[in-house]
Amino acid sequence: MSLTALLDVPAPAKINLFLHIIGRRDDGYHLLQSVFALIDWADTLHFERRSDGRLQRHDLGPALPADDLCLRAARALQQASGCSAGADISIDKQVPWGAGLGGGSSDAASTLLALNRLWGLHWPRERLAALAVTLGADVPFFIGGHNAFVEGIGERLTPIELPESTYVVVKPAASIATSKIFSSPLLRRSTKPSIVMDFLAHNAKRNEADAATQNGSATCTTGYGYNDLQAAAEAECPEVTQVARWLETRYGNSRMSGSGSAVFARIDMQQPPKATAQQDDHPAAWAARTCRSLSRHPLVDWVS
Ligand SMILES: C[C@](O)(CO)[C@H](O)COP(=O)(O)OP(=O)(O)OC[C@H]1O[C@@H](n2ccc(N)nc2=O)[C@H](O)[C@@H]1O
Ligand SMILES: Nc1ncnc2c1ncn2[C@@H]1O[C@H](COP(=O)(O)OP(=O)(O)OP(=O)(O)O)[C@@H](O)[C@H]1O
Repeated sequence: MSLTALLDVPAPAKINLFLHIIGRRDDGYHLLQSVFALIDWADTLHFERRSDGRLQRHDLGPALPADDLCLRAARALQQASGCSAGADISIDKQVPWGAGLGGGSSDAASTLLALNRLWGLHWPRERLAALAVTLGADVPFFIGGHNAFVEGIGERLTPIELPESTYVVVKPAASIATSKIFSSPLLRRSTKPSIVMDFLAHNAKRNEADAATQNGSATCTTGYGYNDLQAAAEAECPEVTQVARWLETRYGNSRMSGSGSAVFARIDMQQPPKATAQQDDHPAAWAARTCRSLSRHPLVDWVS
């Protein structure tokens, strides 16, 4: 049987619509409750099969760390499967890192999904997800393929449907290391656990409100819950506060994603922003982008 020798795959980013810390494991990892939503800001990864077993990365954009998450994912899959093939991996990096947008985690997940196909391994989703969590807490979500209510350290996923939304996502110049925020004394670590039904009921109310107003101009300003990492991130990185204020002035709402430094606002396409400032009225070093929500990961059907 001949195998595909070349593959191009997307690796979309996520935002955390809310992020609660409800406890801590003995190994120091925090127990979360969050809703992860896929957005259409994505890297593109190209894979070419090699028969000599070597794994070689080529950066098409900014240089990645020597031992980046793609190579770590590829190596982990090669070792766990005993596969003798290798790959040339080229990365067109578009999603900023150190942003809380899960870009590196998504690259790792797309690498596992692509090499599973390129190497003809036929691993099922559950087996890939078990390997994924060894690479990072966010990686299993991208293997899962659906927007999700997320628990545990990030590996317990309940797929949910989210309304179609548009977000402005802004990453300031500064990046944030996730581990620094999780070790901050300012971290809120004891939010009361909620259940997925609370979030779904909130969303249902929002949809009713949207449908009830003419031209759908009701706006969900604050959304559900909080990001328990935001106060610690703002103390660490004042630019997070600046971005949040900039978004609130224009769109009436803002929330940090993950451990920052990116902040997003949900925008109502029917209603013009509150301020008339041009969208590019921000420091040139900020990366700002209007993003659409994705209902599914583009590679969701690649595994069963
Ligand atoms: C904050 C989130 O972005 C939410 O989406 C993620 O939970 C972070 O996931 P990630 O970047 O894949 O994180 P990892 O690479 O696994 O962990 C980085 C560091 O963050 C801390 N960490 C991460 C996830 C978690 N649930 N508890 C933690 O305490 C740990 O100190 C860990 O050493
Ligand atoms: N392929 C990659 N793309 C981006 N960052 C990578 C990659 N491989 C390793 N990294 C390292 O991992 C760190 C975290 O990257 P990533 O983009 O996942 O973080 P993030 O945007 O903070 O998202 P999150 O914390 O939600 O996972 C970066 O600071 C970078 O040094």
